[in-house]
Amino acid sequence: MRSPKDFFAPLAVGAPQPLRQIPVRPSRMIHFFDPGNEKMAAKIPSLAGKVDVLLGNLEDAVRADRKEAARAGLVSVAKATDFGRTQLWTRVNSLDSPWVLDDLSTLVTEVGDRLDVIMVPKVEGAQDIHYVDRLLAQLEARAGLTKPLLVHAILETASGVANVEEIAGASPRMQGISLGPADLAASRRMKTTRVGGGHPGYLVRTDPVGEDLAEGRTTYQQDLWHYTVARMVDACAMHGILPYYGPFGDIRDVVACEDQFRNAFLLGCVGAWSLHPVQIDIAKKVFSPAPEDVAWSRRVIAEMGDGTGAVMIDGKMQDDASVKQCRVVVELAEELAADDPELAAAYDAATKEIQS
Ligand SMILES: CC(C)(COP(=O)(O)OP(=O)(O)OC[C@H]1O[C@@H](n2cnc3c(N)ncnc32)[C@H](O)[C@@H]1OP(=O)(O)O)[C@@H](O)C(=O)NCCC(=O)NCCSC(=O)C[C@H](O)C(=O)O
Ligand SMILES: [Mg+2]
Repeated sequence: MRSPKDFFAPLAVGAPQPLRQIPVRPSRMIHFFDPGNEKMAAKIPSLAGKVDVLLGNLEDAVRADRKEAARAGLVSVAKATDFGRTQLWTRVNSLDSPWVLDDLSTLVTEVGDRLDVIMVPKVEGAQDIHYVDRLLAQLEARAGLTKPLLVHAILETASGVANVEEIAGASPRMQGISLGPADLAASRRMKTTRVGGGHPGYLVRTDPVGEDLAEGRTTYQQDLWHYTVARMVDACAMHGILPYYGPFGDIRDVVACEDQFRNAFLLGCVGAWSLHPVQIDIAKKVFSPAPEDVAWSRRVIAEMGDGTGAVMIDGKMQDDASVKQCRVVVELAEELAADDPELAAAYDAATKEIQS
């Protein structure tokens, strides 16, 4: 572990100065595309400016014999596209794979100035982040980059979960962490076969009502990911970085996707992955605070004055702790609205309505 005194020192001569705070930019949906798939790549110019993050995926879901094509495709897309307000991220191959060294050296050298964040899969502990951190510093120095690349870890191994706090704090490059439920399920030897989402067999049942143990007992499906998401959120909050839910693989089931995303939002996540265009608007809706919640939060903040003491609003007690929650909602809403006039208008309309 680096001494706290050296934590913000560049790790290579000529590398850019590490950031002291993660830039606040909307990242409600991290939209995955395979840059070697011509049909998908052709859609990128029309998505740029409309989604918060476009991520050129080089890892799982890209066939082994298409890895080089995906990497080259991402270089072309990065050079040719005007991304506007949209961030460009990539997910490189895992650190034990034969491709990752070329992924990092090619991307940083050729399009390092276009990339914002590098997502690293299957992170097991701080040592994986330290390796990427030093290598990126060397590559940035050689490429003459002036802005440091940020790193995002996927939480998808049992050791990664056990070490999540040290991963979150491993480097000033750490931008955030996403849950990778499919690899995590395999790593934990869970008996699911899905990419995220729930499972009908993971449930609780009400007590028996009579002699017949099968009769009249309601079951409630439980969230398989609650523990991991909550732990990831705490680790990220502790280190001032951002937590995300990952993929929801049942593309057709837009209803359950919205539920899974909302659980993550309510627990503290700022976004989720979209794997298909149909999931983009779901993430945008879920990870933007609802206008009525923003209006209510503004009202609580206004009525609480300096934020101390206790007041009753519509029969509900408000105090220092509830006003802090309201500030979280309003700050996020205002950050998002600054980039989105439609959202800003919806927030203002709801605020006027609650005031009338
Ligand atoms: C899931 C898909 C394979 C589905 O693709 P397809 O069968 O082509 O779907 P559609 O026919 O409905 O597509 C309609 C059109 O939209 C384009 N399309 C599809 N997906 C995307 C996309 N992501 N971005 C841009 N455009 C997209 C299609 O080309 C069609 O175009 P057209 O014919 O011109 O109308 C596919 O969506 C897909 O591959 N998605 C990404 C999958 C992915 O990235 N997976 C990896 C992330 S999840 C993961 O890794 C697990 C995680 O790590 C963990 O461990 O949990
Ligand atoms: Mg994975």
